[in-house]
Amino acid sequence: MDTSSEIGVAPGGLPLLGHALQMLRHPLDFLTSLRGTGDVVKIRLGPEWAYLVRHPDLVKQVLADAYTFDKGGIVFDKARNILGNGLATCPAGDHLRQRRLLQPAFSRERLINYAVCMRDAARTRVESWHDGQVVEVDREMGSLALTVATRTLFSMDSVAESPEEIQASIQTILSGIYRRVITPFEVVLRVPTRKNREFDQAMARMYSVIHQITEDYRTAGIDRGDLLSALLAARDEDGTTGLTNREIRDQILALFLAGIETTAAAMTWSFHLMGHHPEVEARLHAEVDTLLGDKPPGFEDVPKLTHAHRVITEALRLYPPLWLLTRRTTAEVKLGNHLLQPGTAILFSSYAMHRDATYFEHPERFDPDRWLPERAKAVPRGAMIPFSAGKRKCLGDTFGMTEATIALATVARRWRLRPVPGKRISSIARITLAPGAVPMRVERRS
Ligand code: HEM
Repeated sequence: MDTSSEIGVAPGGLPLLGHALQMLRHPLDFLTSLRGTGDVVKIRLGPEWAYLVRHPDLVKQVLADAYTFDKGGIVFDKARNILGNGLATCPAGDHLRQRRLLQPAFSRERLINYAVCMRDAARTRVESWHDGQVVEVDREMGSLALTVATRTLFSMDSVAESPEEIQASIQTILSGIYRRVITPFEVVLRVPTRKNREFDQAMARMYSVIHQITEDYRTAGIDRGDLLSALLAARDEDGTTGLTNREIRDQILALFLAGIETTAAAMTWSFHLMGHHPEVEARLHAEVDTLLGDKPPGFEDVPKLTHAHRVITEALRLYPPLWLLTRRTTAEVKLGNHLLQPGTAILFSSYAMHRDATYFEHPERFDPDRWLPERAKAVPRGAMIPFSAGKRKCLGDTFGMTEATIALATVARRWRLRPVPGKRISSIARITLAPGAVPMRVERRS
C-alpha cells in the first residue's frame, strides 16, 4: 500500500462548525464523497479535527491495537457519558475483565437455547400475517429483534411497560445519541426542547426497567438460562466478586443498544434487497425447501443455510448497521507514515469502505454470490468489517447472524415479500444505519 500520500483535508468546512453540518445532515454522501482525498482525511467537527482512516490496512492497524487506539473519539467519548461503562463503550483498561465476564453468556450452549427463542418468536410473528397484507417490515423486524433480545437477555414478566413502549424508548435513545455525539456544543442539548425532554424520559424509563428486572432476579436467585442470569452468575478470577447493579445496568443497556437495532436493520435490509431481486429470493425459497422441508429452522440448520448467510452478509456490506466508528489515540503513534499525537480523534466508516470500487467490484450492486468462497477471496482482508475486528469485535456476531438466518428462513418457508410499487426507501444514518419505513406485501407461497 502507498501510505506516502499527504493527509487529505475534507473540502467545504464552515467557520466554527467545520464539517459538523455535513455529518449531521448527509453523512453517508459526505463520507463517500471523500474518495480520492487520501488514505487518511482530516475532518473538522466544531473545535476538533478528526482523522478519517480510509484504507483497510490502516483501519486494520487501528483495530489491532485496542490500547493505543482506544474507545473514544466523537462517538465513544460522549456515548460513555450517556450510556455508562458497558462492554461496548468501556476503555481498553476495563475491557478484558468485562469481556471475560460477558463471554459465557454467548457460549455455544447458551446460543442453542437462544435459537429456540429466535425460532419461536419468528414463527409467532409470521403466523400473524395474512395473504395480501402490507406489513411494515422495519417495524416487524424491530419488534422481532426486541422480542428476541428481551426473551434471551431476561424475562420481562415483572415489567409494567409494554414491548412497544420499550422499543419506542430504545429508538428515541438511539436517534438522540447520534445528535448528542455530533453536536459540537453541549449547551444545545441542555435546552429543554421536545427532543431533549423525550431523550431524558426514555433514558429514565430504561434505567427503571432494568433496575426492576435486576432486583427481581437477585431476589429469585435462580438461573433461568438467559443472559441476565449469566451476568449475575459471572465472577472475577478471584471467584467471589461479580458485577454490581450499576455495572449490570450499563451492560444491559449496551447490549440492548448494540444488539437490537443492528440485527433488525440487517434483517430489514435483507428483505428489502430481496424484494428488488426476486431471483435471489427464489433461491432462498429453494434452499429452505430442500434443507428444511416442513421442519422449522434450528441452531443446527444455520451453517447449512449458506445462501441465506450470503444474502445477510451482502446486506451488511451495503448497509452496515454500525457505519461509523471512532477511537482516540492514547499515545504518540505512526499510522502508515503519519505521526499522530496522543488524544487524536480517529474515525472510520465501514459504509464508505464497503462501497469503494477499489475493494469491491460493482460496489453498488446487490450480489450475494460475491460471498461464494472462490469469489470472496478477491476481497482484501480488512475491507469488509460489519462486525469490526480485533479485540473489540462484536461479541454478538454469531447471535445476530443466527437470529437473522432463522428469521429469513422462517419467512421464506411461507411467504414471498414484494415491495410496494412507487415507495422509495431511505436510509437514516443515526448511531445505526436504519431503514426508514419499508412496507412490503406478503404473498403466501403455494
Ligand atoms: C447484525 C447485527 C450486528 C452488527 C452488524 C453488529 C456490529 C458491531 C460492531 C461493528 C461492533 C464493534 C464496535 C467497535 O469496534 O467500536 C460491535 C460490538 C459489540 N456488539 Fe455487535 N453487532 C450486531 C449484533 C449484536 C448483538 C445481537 C449483540 C448482543 C446481543 C451485540 C453485542 C455487541 C457488544 C457487546 C459489542 C462490544 C464488544 C467489545 O467491545 O468487546 N451485537 N457490534
